[in-house]
Amino acid sequence: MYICSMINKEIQQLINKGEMLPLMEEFYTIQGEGFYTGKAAYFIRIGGCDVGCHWCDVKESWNAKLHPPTKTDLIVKNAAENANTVVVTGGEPLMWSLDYLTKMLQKNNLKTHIETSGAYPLSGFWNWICLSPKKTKLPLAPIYSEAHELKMIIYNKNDFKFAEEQASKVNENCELFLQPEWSNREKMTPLIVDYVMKNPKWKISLQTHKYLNIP
Ligand SMILES: C[S@@+](CC[C@H](N)C(=O)[O-])C[C@H]1O[C@@H](n2cnc3c(N)ncnc32)[C@H](O)[C@@H]1O
Ligand SMILES: Nc1nc2[nH]cc(C(=O)O)c2c(=O)[nH]1
Ligand code: SF4
Ligand SMILES: [Mg+2]
Repeated sequence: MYICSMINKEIQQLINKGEMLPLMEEFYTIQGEGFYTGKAAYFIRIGGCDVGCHWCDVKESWNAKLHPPTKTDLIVKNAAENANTVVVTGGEPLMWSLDYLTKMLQKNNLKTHIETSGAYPLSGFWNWICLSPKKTKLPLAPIYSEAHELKMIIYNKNDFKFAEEQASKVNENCELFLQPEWSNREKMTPLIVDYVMKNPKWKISLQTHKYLNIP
């Protein structure tokens, strides 16, 4: 029991430093969404999220305790052997300190991209930040000026208004995307098409990996 709690404490300290992370899965695939759609990328999915989107397509990620603490050096090694671009996602990856992970990825000449709700403090060194705000836990203020891409999920008609509110907060160079919520895509996709033609500052983003049947 005593040894166990000593090991747990050490693991917790490594997690606090970002030298270990609760890894859910890692896979090499093609970015299916947003600005970099079509680009090969190595995905690192870190467990843990309490934002609570009822339509979340990775609910298995939510409980961080189900995902084993993994040495960040090992994650970096696997990524560097495979790809030139890494997408860090989750879960909500900003629940964890990502400075060490991204420093090591960039040291290995990998481009670092993140998918985040922005609900936790921004850490890490990023070549691309995709911010996807959620009503249940809004982004913290500092990330709006840092985001390269705003990707709003459209589940119902009210979400267009929320999308515009969030777009008013990002920087003027930020790329703007509307993405249909997957289970409601047949209903919402035509409305998004119409909206984008009327409001051409927006682009449509589809979850193309789901159409391609790839991870
Ligand atoms: C699973 S989340 C993980 C990263 C982070 N928690 C976030 O929400 O940005 C990755 C991306 O998938 C989007 N997403 C999640 N569930 C979706 C669904 N059912 N339909 C469309 N997009 C979805 C999120 O908005 C986010 O842009
Ligand atoms: N191919 C592919 N592209 C993605 N873009 C964002 C994803 C995510 O879950 O964060 C994702 C994903 O899970 N698969
Ligand atoms: S913030 Fe991201 S991971 Fe968390 S519930 Fe929402 S979509 Fe899922
Ligand atoms: Mg996904």
